[in-house]
Amino acid sequence: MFPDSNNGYSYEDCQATADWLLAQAAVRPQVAIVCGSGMGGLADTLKDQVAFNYKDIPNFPLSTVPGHAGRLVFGTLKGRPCVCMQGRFHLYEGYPIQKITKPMRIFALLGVETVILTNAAGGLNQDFKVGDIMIIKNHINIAGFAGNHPLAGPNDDRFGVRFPCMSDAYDRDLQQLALDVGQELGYGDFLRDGVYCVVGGPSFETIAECRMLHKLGADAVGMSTVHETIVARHCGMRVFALSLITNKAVMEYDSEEKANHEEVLETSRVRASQLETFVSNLVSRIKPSKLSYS
Ligand SMILES: O=P(O)(O)O[C@@H]1C[C@H](O)[C@@H](CO)O1
Ligand code: HPA
Repeated sequence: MFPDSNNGYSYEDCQATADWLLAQAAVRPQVAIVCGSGMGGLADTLKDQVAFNYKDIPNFPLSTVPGHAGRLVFGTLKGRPCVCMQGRFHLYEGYPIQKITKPMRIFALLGVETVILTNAAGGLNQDFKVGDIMIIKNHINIAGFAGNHPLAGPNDDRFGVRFPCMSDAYDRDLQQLALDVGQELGYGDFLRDGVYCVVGGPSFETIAECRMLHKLGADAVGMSTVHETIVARHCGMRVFALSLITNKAVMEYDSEEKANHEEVLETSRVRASQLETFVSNLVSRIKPSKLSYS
């Protein structure tokens, strides 16, 4: 029924890659961080780094997008053992959906408890400004409605259940903690929360599509994160995710504005150091045990 859906993504395949990494790196990460477009500088803030190019990791995909370096970095962030993806994979790169999410399963097998996902996104909410940081409180998985879903195919119960619940996809305690951390840092003026909608890309959305997504309840639109969240939750990790609003989605037919990747990377560059401070302070406040916070 699902002829090729387990090729290279089985439990044993993920375990083999995890074992390889565990043999190379002394750090045993509790937190995994995925860097969005232009946000790879987050990985550079890790101390005592051991880094691997994706091309050297057995059965790991390769990054093909500008602003996604393609390195897996182990190290500590404010003393907390972490692993950081300096570059993620997107559906539009042509990878099967199971491949772009495979790192989440590898992280679970490394012992990671919490995943922090970051992304660049277009702002649909008219109150949002370029440069805002949106804490993701929920998502809309349009492709998933049509069956393009990272958990389609045979289910391996060693990862998780066949029908995982997604009403608690984004950990509420971590959202509150992030709000507190943001306020303490004085980021309140550009800290928001909202709903992220994933689209396939790589073309940016039409004006009609942006209007539709906004009407459906999305505050921001992007091309990643949701698939990773679903797989991370399926295998029992907590998820915190944020969008950097790198551009305003074009919603008016007489607008001359055009979404483009250069603007995305430029906004990421401008907010880079604040994002790094935000994420590292957040990580420092996540206690190793699954249930407690400082
Ligand atoms: O990896 P993220 O979601 O940050 O990347 C976004 C979506 C596209 O890959 C790219 C468009 O500029 O940025
Ligand atoms: O406007 C956007 N649309 C989709 N993905 C994006 N990633 C950054 N900005 C956007």
